[in-house]
Amino acid sequence: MAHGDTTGDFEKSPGWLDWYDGPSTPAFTLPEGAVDAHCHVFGPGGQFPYAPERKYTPCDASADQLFALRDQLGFERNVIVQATCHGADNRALVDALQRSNGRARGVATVRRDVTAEQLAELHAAGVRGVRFNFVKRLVDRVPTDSLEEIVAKIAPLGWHVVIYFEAEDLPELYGFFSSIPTDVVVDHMGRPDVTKDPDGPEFALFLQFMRENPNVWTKVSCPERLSVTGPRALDGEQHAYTDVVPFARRVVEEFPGRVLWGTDWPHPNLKDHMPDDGLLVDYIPRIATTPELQRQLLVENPRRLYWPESLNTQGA
Ligand SMILES: O=C(O)c1cc(C(=O)O)oc(=O)c1
Repeated sequence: MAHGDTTGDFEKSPGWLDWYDGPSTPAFTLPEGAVDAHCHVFGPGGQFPYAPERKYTPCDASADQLFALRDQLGFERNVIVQATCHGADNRALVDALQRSNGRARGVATVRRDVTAEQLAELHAAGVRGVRFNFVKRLVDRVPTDSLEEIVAKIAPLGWHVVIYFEAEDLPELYGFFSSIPTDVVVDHMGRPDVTKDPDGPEFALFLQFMRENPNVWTKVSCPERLSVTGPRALDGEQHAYTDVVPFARRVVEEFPGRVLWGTDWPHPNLKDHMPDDGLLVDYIPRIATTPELQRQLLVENPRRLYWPESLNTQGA
């Protein structure tokens, strides 16, 4: 559905697909306290301008719209991840965190010259991690050189590192990623090529990476991005993205205490369709097949990373 061609003074990238208005109410009832652990806010561009170095200009997707989606789908909380279209300008993210009444925490993008004072401000707003993007179409240069410097600054705050990369780049980056001393969260299972065998060497390397590095977690998210044969989460489809299921299910079953799930709303850069987020939620029980796995994936694991203080008090 179109949300207008302009966002503030910005014109959307050609062919941009807007997020899906009016998602269905999921058939799957989320466990109480469920966290959507990967979603974004875009602008609004008129208030929070997109970064000059961005690789795409999205449609606006405001904090209020995100919170409405949260309530409609049945999540209690969000983890909002800084999108590359905002570069290292975290103002839209911080604004959303501050208006969430404690129901959102964040992952920011910072530059190597970030000061302790700036980090303290981000922490007070609810930021608990920094994101590094190694997907070449999204950044001018991969952040290998700045990562170590930034990690030294954020580690004392107890923050973790989120990395986004593609499966074909893991062999080259394996040693570097293994050297990160903090917790590490890999976006979207390191983007496996799901036309390949889930038992084949490419995905085996990712599983080995998680096995050898007990500080590494992953988001078993974005089937809509990884899927090649679908079917798409549209028009009531209850078995969407069947080709991604064996990959995600494998990870959930081997590493039940180190997996997270998120909608990825508003789904930047999708090219051929925009999913109904209610049907995306209905995908969850196909990859986390028992109530216990679902509770770990959706409640316990995100709380351990983003609201650890809530685990110290009984029943919080
Ligand atoms: O694959 C993508 O295009 C994409 C982009 C971004 C971003 O621009 O931050 O975030 C994501 O999680 C996925």
